[in-house]
This record gives sequence, C-alpha cells and structure tokens, in this order.
Amino acid sequence: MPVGLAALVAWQQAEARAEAVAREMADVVLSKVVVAADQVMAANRLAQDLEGVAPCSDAALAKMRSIDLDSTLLQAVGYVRDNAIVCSSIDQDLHVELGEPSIRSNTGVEVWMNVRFEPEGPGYFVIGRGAYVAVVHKDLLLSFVELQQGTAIAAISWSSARVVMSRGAFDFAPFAGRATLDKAFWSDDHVVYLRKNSRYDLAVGAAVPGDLVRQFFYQTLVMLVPIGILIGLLLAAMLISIMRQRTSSAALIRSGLMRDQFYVEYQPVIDLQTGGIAGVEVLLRWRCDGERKVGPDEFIPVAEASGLIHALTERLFDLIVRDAPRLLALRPDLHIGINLSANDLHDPALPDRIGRRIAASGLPPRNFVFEATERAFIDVERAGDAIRALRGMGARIAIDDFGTGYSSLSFLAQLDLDYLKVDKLFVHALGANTATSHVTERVIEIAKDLHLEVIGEGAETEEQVHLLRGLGVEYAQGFYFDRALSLEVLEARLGEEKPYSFNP
Ligand SMILES: Nc1nc2c(ncn2[C@@H]2O[C@H](COP(=O)(O)O[C@H]3[C@@H](O)[C@H](n4cnc5c(=O)[nH]c(N)nc54)O[C@@H]3COP(=O)(O)O)[C@@H](O)[C@H]2O)c(=O)[nH]1
Repeated sequence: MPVGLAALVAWQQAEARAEAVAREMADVVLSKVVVAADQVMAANRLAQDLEGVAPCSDAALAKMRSIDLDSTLLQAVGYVRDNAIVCSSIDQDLHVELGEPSIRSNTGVEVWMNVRFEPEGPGYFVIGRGAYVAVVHKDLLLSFVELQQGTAIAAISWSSARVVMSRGAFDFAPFAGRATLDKAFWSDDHVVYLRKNSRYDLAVGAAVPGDLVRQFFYQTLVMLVPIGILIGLLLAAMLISIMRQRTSSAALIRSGLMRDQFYVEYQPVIDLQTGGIAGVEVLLRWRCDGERKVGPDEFIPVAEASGLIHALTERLFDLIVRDAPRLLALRPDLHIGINLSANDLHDPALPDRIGRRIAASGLPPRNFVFEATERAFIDVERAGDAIRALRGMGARIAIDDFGTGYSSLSFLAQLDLDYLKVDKLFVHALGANTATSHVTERVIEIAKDLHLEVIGEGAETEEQVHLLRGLGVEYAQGFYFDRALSLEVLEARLGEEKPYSFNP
C-alpha cells in the first residue's frame, strides 16, 4: 500500500512538475509578447505623432527610426500605403506587398504573417492599426525559451482564435479562444497550459509531452519507492509491536490473575434525598508486579481483546463474594454495582455463571446492580437475553456511561433496565448553559419517562450535586462525596451512619 501511495504521489508530483515547466515557458514568452505589443502600439501611435508630416519624408523617417531604436523587440517600423509597405525606419524607398491581413483582431489590430522583405530572406510579422506598422521577426518572441524535447509554445490571438506564432510540434489551434486558462490540462498526450494577458487580446500556450511527464514520474518514483517501503516497514513494525505489547500485556494479566494481583475498591453512591450511602460501585484494581498500579481503563480493553475479560469478571466475583457479607452485615439493603463489559453481556453463559456464584454465596440477588457500559457496542438482542435473565433472578440493571457510546434512546426503551447512569461528561456540563447541558437535562427527563432511576456520575462540586437534585436525580457518585475506598474505609463510613452534607 505505501508503494502504491508512493506511485500516486510520484504521478501527482510529475504532473505538477510538467505544469510548472509549461507555466514558466508561457510566462516568459507572454512577458516578451506584451513588451513587443507595447512597442507595436508605440509604432502605431506614430500616425498621431506625425500628423501633418509627409509620410516617408526625412522628418517622418527620423521619428520612425527613433521608435525603432527604442524598441528592443521590433526589427523595423514601416509605413503602409495601398496594402504595401512603401518605406521603413531602415529603408526610405521600398515596396513590399502585404495583401490581405492574416488576422484582424477585435481591437482593430491587423497582422500579416510571414512577410518577406527579400525573396530568400526570413519571414516577418507586420502588425499595425492604421498606416504605421511594426515589423517583428517571426521567430524572435518564441526564441526566449529553450524548448526541451517535445515541448511546444505558441502565441495566440485570443478573440480571433488564431495561433499567431508557434514553435514545436503541437497544434494549439483547437484551444485558441476556448480552453481553460491558468490551469494545466491533458490533451493529445501533452500537459497544456495557457496564460492570457489582461491588456492585450493575446495569450501564450505551452505544451509538455506525456513522455516528459512519465520521465518526471520515474525520477520521483525512484526517490519515493524506498521511502514508501520504509514507511510500510515502519507501519508493519509498529503493528507488530502493538500486537506484541497486547500479547505481553495479556500475558501479564494472566500472570496477575495467578499471582492474585487484582483487588477491588468501592465508590459510594449517595441517595440525594438523605445524603446516606445507598450503594457502592465496585472498581477493579491491579497492582501489576506487586508495585505499579494499572488503571482499569488500561487493562480492561486488553482483557476484552484477548478474551481474558471473563476470567477477570470471575475474579471480581471472588472478591465481591468475599467482601459482600461484611458490607451487607452493616447495611443489608446496600446496592453493589458491578461493571460488566459488552463482551460479558454478549456471552450467553454469563447469567448462569453469575447465578451459580450468587446462589453459592448465599447473598441476596436483589443487592446486585449490574452496570452495562454503553461505551462499547452492545448488541441489543444478545445483551437483552442476559439482562432479562439477570433481572429474572432478582438483580437490577443499570446502563452505565450513558451518552458516551453507541446506544440511542430507543436502546433504553428496548432493554429492561432499572437505572440510568449519566456519564460524568454530562454531569460536568450541568449549569454551563451549553448544548451538552441541555442534552443532560433532556436525557434525565427521558429516563424519568421510562421510569428509570437516575444516578449522576462524577459529581465533583456541590453545585453539580444541587443541580442533579434539582433535576430530580435520585443518586449521585463522585469525588465530591468520596473516591473509591478500600473495604476497611467503606466499612467505617457505613458504620458511622453519618450522611454526606450538601447544603441546599
Ligand atoms: N468491565 C469492568 N470495567 C471496570 C471494572 N472496574 C472499573 N471498570 C471500568 O474502568 C473504567 C475506569 O474506572 P476507574 O479508573 O476506576 O474510574 C472510576 C472512578 O474512579 C471514576 N470517577 C468516579 N467519580 C469521579 C469523579 O467525580 N470525577 C472523575 N473524573 N472520575 C470519577 O470514574 C470511573 C467509574 O466510572 P463508571 O464505571 O462509568 O461509573 C470505568 O469505565 C469503569 O467502569 C470492572 O471490574 N469491570
């Protein structure tokens, strides 16, 4: 793929390079054409300057010569009578037949192409508007650029759609007066670029052959392919390293399970009417290598990806079943919130496993609240079966992190739920009068309509607690009340029976 990308980039660069070559040629020639046109205009103005002076007289010739000498791009200035040049800045007595002009532009400028002053001599352009005309060597203006192999250049009278002069084997005639200006395009295996002058009815076209574009392409490709291969190798190495890391993290989790490095903490959930502890959320912790604490945000995704989540949930149950009797002895109606991942909920064997664990512990199922996070995608059909089975045994179900993940409001209506936990992101938005804070209010209203009890997560300030309470939210948890506590500290809190204060 990076090699394919390198080829694409190389082709784009080759085209851009061809366009730059064509544009530069067109610009150089157009600048000369414009200077020549200015000088032609100066020659044409002689008719006014020499009003009352006899044509071809010494005085007239002196003036014609001075214009000629000042004009770097004109070969001569001539005087036309009866379609013939009868004198010029070089020759006082002359007769060069012009015949009908080849081009007559919309500004009245006439152009005779390929006029010969000597039978065997070079061809000239004769350009003028009126009796005084300018003589320009046919090849001069296009000789300011060096044509690379196969390139071509042309000056075009735009409104009359005529190619005035050209060099190189490319026919610009079909584009004169019609083609896109200032933007390269492909035609007849050439990259063509046309630039027009705004003061004069003149444009210059340049064409770069496809062979040159392909040559540019190969040159760039030779440079880019090794870079593409290198990027490809780097990406592959990164991927392998991520996979290895995941595999080694999974191996660490496995060894952590064997070495009993996982433990739990409990975050109180507060009843907003009484200030008392209504429940706790059990949060799994890992002291990896006996020292380093690794957060669940880090190890749960690895456990999910490696299929170890079921083993972790089992361990969670071991720990809960060990601690719960002590907690329920202090508070028999305490709700114990247990996080289940989407993978857990999609596992058809989960309700049976949990049912057996609860039955063996002798703990009442009604004390358990299973929290289904909606951060990961939950398949409503599969999770619905697990949720119904868990509720069937008397446990309750909360939808966790609501608003951060995949579920829609219809998801709430389809599943058999008891609680909705509003994610901390939305709780923090409360009172801010932002779009998010309005969503929070709306979500709480809808939860009420669906007869769900609401738990506000991540309450950090007294103001957030008041706002939640004002919106009719029944419960809240968060650093404002307590962080996750060890079993011993939680037991002390429950024993104190001292409500949390949040003065209205
Ligand atoms: N499947 C399982 N998932 C689990 C389990 N244990 C935890 N988790 C999930 O991991 C996520 C991170 O949890 P944690 O680092 O423990 O953070 C929790 C709280 O400490 C934190 N929190 C609580 N109050 C506040 C607060 O006021 N401010 C603030 N910034 N953070 C706060 O929030 C986390 C609890 O969130 P939630 O679960 O959404 O209620 C987290 O998603 C856990 O669910 C497990 O055993 N299994």
